[in-house]
Amino acid sequence: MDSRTGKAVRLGRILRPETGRAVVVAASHGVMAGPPSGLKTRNEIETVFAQLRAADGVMVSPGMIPLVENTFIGRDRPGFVLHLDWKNHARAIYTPGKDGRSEGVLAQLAEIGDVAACGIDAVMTYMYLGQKDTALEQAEIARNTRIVRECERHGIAVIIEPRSALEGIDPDALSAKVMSMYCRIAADIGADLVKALWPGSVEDFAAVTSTCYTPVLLAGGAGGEDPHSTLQLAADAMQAGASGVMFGRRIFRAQRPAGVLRALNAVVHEKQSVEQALRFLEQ
Ligand SMILES: O=C(CO)COP(=O)(O)O
Repeated sequence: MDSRTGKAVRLGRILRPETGRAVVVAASHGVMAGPPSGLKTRNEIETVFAQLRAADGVMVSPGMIPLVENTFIGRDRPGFVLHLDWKNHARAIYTPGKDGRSEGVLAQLAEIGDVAACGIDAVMTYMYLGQKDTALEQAEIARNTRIVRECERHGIAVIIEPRSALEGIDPDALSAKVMSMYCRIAADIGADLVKALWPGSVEDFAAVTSTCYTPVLLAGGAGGEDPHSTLQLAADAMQAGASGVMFGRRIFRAQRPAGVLRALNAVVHEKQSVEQALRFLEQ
């Protein structure tokens, strides 16, 4: 039995075979930052998740699984993505300005064998690079490599999001040069998908996607109040050669997540313009 088949089956539940693209919803923010606005209560979680049927994937934390498992059971359901690691991001929230950055201290939240048994299609892991302490950087490479090799054995897909430990400190942390290097490292370690932050322009993101042979999904960042800017960001990412988006707050904080999702599908899969897609927000 070849576990590559398992990986192809699972990856095919996320990247739509017809387009090779994906719109994934990230909903696991609580594990890093506490209750996220839009998903604070059980009621909010249930209300938002009931609107995510049209997503190609939805990312949750391990503890959320019993609460939302129905999202993933049945035909034509979103791919099941697990946020595999905690990172020391909460410090950045409760001590803003006091060296409150997430310099890449991470802990793995589940074993890959258990992930496979749970029916999960893909795991997402951060990969922090650029720490002053080279032991931390080395540990991050070793941790991500271990996850990728274990997922290969179990036929689970892996999404790596490379991040700079110098975000917010070094203005170059999100530059095309640094992002291209980090995304390519993620691909060369063996990620199936790379999730990347927006480096600031279509041109810079094109430099990232064109040098990363693994499909790149754009991460969203804060937002959600203005669906037009969400659609424009997705359109810019597609123009730059992305294979889709992996947005969280821009979807679950929206007034009607289902409408934003439908409109994002129009931009990402149907190549519709932002103006054309805007009509889906009303439907
Ligand atoms: O995947 C994500 C967080 O892990 C993306 O979330 P945001 O779009 O809210 O930044």
